[in-house]
Amino acid sequence: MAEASISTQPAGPTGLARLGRAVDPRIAGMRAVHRAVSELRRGTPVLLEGGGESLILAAAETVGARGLAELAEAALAAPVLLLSAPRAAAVLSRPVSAPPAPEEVPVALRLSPALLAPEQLRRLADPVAEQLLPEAPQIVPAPGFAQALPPAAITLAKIGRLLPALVAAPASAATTARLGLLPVTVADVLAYPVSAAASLVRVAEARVPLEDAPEARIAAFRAADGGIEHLAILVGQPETAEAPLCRIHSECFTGDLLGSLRCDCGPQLRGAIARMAAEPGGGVLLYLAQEGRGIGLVNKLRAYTLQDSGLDTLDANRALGYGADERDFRVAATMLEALGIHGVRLLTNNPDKLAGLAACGIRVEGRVSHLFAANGVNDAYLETKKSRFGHLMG
Ligand SMILES: Nc1nc2c(ncn2[C@@H]2O[C@H](COP(=O)(O)OP(=O)(O)OP(=O)(O)O)[C@@H](O)[C@H]2O)c(=O)[nH]1
Ligand SMILES: [Zn+2]
Repeated sequence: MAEASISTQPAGPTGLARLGRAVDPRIAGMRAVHRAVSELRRGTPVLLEGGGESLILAAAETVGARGLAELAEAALAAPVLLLSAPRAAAVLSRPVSAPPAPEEVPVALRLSPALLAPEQLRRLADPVAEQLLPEAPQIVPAPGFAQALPPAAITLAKIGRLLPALVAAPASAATTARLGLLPVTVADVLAYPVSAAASLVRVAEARVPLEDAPEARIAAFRAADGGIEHLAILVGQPETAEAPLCRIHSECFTGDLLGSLRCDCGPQLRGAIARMAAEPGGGVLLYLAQEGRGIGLVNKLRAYTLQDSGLDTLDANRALGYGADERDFRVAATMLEALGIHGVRLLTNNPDKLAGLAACGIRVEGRVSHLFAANGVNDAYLETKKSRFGHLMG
């Protein structure tokens, strides 16, 4: 009961102070981000605050007439569309060069009244839904936006696994509060990935005998934001080994569950478990809720459509406005520490996983190659992993 009343309080210490409890500001910040993301996902605007300025934001992919009306009511200036530079360049059919924009600085496009409509916004945000636009929007710089605001807005959309495209306008906190729109700060958005990883708690564990590993257990980890759980599949007794075999496996609904031939995830998942079962020390497979290298299943399906029209897996991510790989392996390090595993031999071909884990203080005592033969469908995908992601092929 107390917890329910806490979670309906606005971000900040007031409500909790009334209950006589100390608030961990990090948890309050995560809650604010999680709520803001949920609002964006259902088409409701939120207020992003930082550097003494405020922006009202709505996700181009989900906003409808009502959200746009709320945004217009709170806006203090004409709304713009914030897009990542690669997506903006594609929308304009020319490179984004004026003003010079480093690749990761979002670009603001002026939105004429005709473009400020849900259907047009979706087309501008989504290269797959893109049709011939009725007019080419003009590029405008984003005067008046504190520098940290546009990148944090894009990060917020990415946390929500939404296309990183947002309608944005300077707004007053008073009006957005009157409209009941949620505030979130730049600092909380930027702290979110670290806070979420650090807050993981082991919430359940059960013995689950597997076809390839009869001695297996699954332990579930949940972050304080209430997001999707990450899982550890423990084969044998890896906790007692000095440096057990370990696989960090990012969720792949299509490959892991359906046996999709587009990638190598299914064979890698089953292969890792079988290999751990054959090891005297067993092993641990971390099954991370990072579908599509962190862009989510919906965006991965969009990326597949783009790949069918000629882009490779890396450029398809970029065309959607995402980075090549949006994953953060801090989650894996926290889980290993919680399991009492401080050193591993990593089953991977991906050098970023080795570096990422080591940077978080886990002793990486070696790499064990985890290659599976191409299947006639995933050949180009595997080749791209080697040539563009630097995957080790031996
Ligand atoms: N965005 C995107 N994600 C993909 C694509 N194909 C597979 N994935 C995702 O990539 C992730 C696969 O990651 P991992 O199995 O950890 O593999 P990896 O980074 O290639 O590294 P190792 O397998 O350890 O060598 C899963 O989340 C898949 O859903 C694709 O074409 N686009
Ligand atoms: Zn896959």
